Amino acid sequence: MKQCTLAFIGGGNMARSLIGGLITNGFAADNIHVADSSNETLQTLTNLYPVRTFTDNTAAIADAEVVILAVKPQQLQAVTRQLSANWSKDKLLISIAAGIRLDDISRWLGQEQAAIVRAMPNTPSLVQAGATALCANDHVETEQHELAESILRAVGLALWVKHEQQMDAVTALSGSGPAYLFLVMEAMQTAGMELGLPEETARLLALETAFGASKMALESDESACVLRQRVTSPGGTTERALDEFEKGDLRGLFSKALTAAASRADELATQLGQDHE
Ligand SMILES: NC(=O)C1=CN([C@@H]2O[C@H](COP(=O)(O)OP(=O)(O)OC[C@H]3O[C@@H](n4cnc5c(N)ncnc54)[C@H](OP(=O)(O)O)[C@@H]3O)[C@@H](O)[C@H]2O)C=CC1
Ligand SMILES: O=C(O)[C@@H]1CCC=N1
Repeated sequence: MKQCTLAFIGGGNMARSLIGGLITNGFAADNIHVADSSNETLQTLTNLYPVRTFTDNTAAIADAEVVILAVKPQQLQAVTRQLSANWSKDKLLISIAAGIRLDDISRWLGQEQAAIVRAMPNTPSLVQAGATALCANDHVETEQHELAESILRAVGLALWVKHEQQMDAVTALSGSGPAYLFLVMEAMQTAGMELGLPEETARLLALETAFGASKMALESDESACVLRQRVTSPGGTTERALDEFEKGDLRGLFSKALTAAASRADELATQLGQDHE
């Protein structure tokens, strides 16, 4: 993949997933700078990958072409303001923070012309099975578009959304999505154990079923609905289970859950988009 110097500000959960996926895909660890306020976090990272670590955010971005802000939304304003003094307009900034808007980041950076991309990845990036949506401001050049996309494509699916507003829906669907599916796996494992299966048997069957269904849906020309119907023999076992899901309004629950997540992203943007110096 195309190499560049890439600086992560924040070396927590999501940065770790992206870094692991990038290195496995041939990105040179030496070209990855990671800054974090916690020495322990940096140590954990260097135990896993030979990246270059920094406790000074400014030093980490000095010769970086791309800077990925991977701190919590609550820390984004302070971190961006801190970087503003040493920002040069040839750099590309990628924020992966939930909610926080392009215009707010640009204002905190103090540079109206700064090239900024918002990306919403997810943790399966660690195993090259991530799903990321991106959107850019008007100052991102074609080459920078390609660079941002190539970084995220190295760890899975990467696609662009037209309107920044859609990033809240993306966050609710695929950003947070792995957690919903892990919950489903946990619930299936527990239910299997309640029916008498040993823990490890229930765990393996639940996980492999989730993996197999996902792989099959991705590789098939048929919709998930048709694939579901093929498992569901009339008068059989699946039908009984699906009836219970419909009675419990599983679809309605997903709709409510994703709406709540998207609203939280919007709430974060409103609350944290206020300036504090
Ligand atoms: N986790 C996920 O699945 C996803 C997360 N995101 C987004 O990614 C971002 C990071 O999330 P996540 O990785 O889960 O969070 P983490 O808390 O795991 O990582 C953030 C890291 O940044 C460090 N940090 C805090 N302040 C600073 C600072 N001033 N300078 C440098 N480093 C600092 C934190 O250290 P300390 O802990 O000591 O404060 C922590 O190690 C968030 O904005 C989130 O919205 C996006 C998609 C998916
Ligand atoms: O829970 C969160 O806020 C972050 C954003 C998407 C996934 N994790």
